[in-house]
Amino acid sequence: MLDILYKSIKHVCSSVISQRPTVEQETLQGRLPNHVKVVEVGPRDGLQNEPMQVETETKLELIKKLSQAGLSTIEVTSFVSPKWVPQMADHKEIMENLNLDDSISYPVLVPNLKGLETAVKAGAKEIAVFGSASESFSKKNINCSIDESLSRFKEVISAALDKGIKVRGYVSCVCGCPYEGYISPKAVVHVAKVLHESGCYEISLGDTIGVGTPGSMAVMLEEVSKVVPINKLAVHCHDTYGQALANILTALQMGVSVVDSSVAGLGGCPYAKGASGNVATEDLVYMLHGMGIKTGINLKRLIEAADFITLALNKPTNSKVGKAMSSRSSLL
Ligand SMILES: CC(C)(COP(=O)([O-])OP(=O)([O-])OC[C@H]1O[C@@H](n2cnc3c(N)ncnc32)[C@H](O)[C@@H]1OP(=O)([O-])[O-])[C@@H](O)C(=O)NCCC(=O)NCCSC(=O)C[C@@](C)(O)CC(=O)[O-]
Repeated sequence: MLDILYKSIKHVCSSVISQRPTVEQETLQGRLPNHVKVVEVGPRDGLQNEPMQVETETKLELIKKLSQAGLSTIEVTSFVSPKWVPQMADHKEIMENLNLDDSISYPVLVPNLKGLETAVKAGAKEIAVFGSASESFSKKNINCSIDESLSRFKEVISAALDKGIKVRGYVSCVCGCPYEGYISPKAVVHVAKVLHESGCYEISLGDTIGVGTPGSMAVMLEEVSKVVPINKLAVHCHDTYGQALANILTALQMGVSVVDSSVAGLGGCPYAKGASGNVATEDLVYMLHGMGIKTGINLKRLIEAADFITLALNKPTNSKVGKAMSSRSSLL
């Protein structure tokens, strides 16, 4: 009985996705991008907060499954101190054993020159530096002030660019901070501007604790897009308050076309207690495809990747779409 119900829900969902857009949808699409680049952060942001050490083999298999699902950018690990984030201590093994595909970018997080050196030796071709719009979060996360971090990042970015390594920049706490609460868009503007001027090709704006709403997201984006072109901005929405998809839609309507997400909605930041995972990649892809926006991602294979990692972690998915469509849903 459950099986029949599950099959008919799946049938309805795929026929809804494949329906031609209505006139209203076409009008809406006029203001939306035709294609969205999805940056999969599951193997890094998704797993960094897991209390039990995840096997390196499991991480590599997850990355392989995400590649097979059509993700073109997969953030695979971080070259941070293993004392600070033990889960990422196998960064070298991850980089060295990746089944590289030339059409896929595999960025890694790097906080300083030491991290850059190790990442490059291990074969990284793209890195991401990560700053914060909140002074307190900067101190907790990377043990230095915002100004100190920005001058450190300038050195890292310059050294990376000299080696032909692409650099992405993150700004955390763009809609609020776990220690300070409200964060002014001006603080976000400052960090985003410096990272962009220092050579980051893209700035990902992180709602680290998922407190943003379409209202605060729009105000913040409006200000940041005055100093960094909107086509150089990405959004990185955690879903703690259930606002992630609404915030992403707001960003898309304002011209953003790069969105970070995490398979099965895994994750959280070790330095932002209580913050849940990123928006689930499955939920994001379902929404985008439903609006006629292309991603190059195969939702069925993505759900297989989500099933694989949730089974390995022995936890349910955080994705609504995953719950509705997963073959594991009838088992949970
Ligand atoms: C930045 C540091 C290293 C400063 O940490 P520190 O303690 O101030 O650094 P230090 O220079 O004094 O070094 C202390 C020790 O760390 C070592 N060390 C130093 N650097 C490295 C390195 N790169 N790789 C490996 N080891 C390193 C260094 O060698 C030394 O080792 P010891 O002599 O004690 O044996 C530390 O605070 C750190 O690693 N922080 C990382 C925190 C982190 O990874 N947070 C999560 C990612 S951010 C995030 O999730 C938000 C985001 C991006 O997703 C967006 C959003 O949602 O908002």
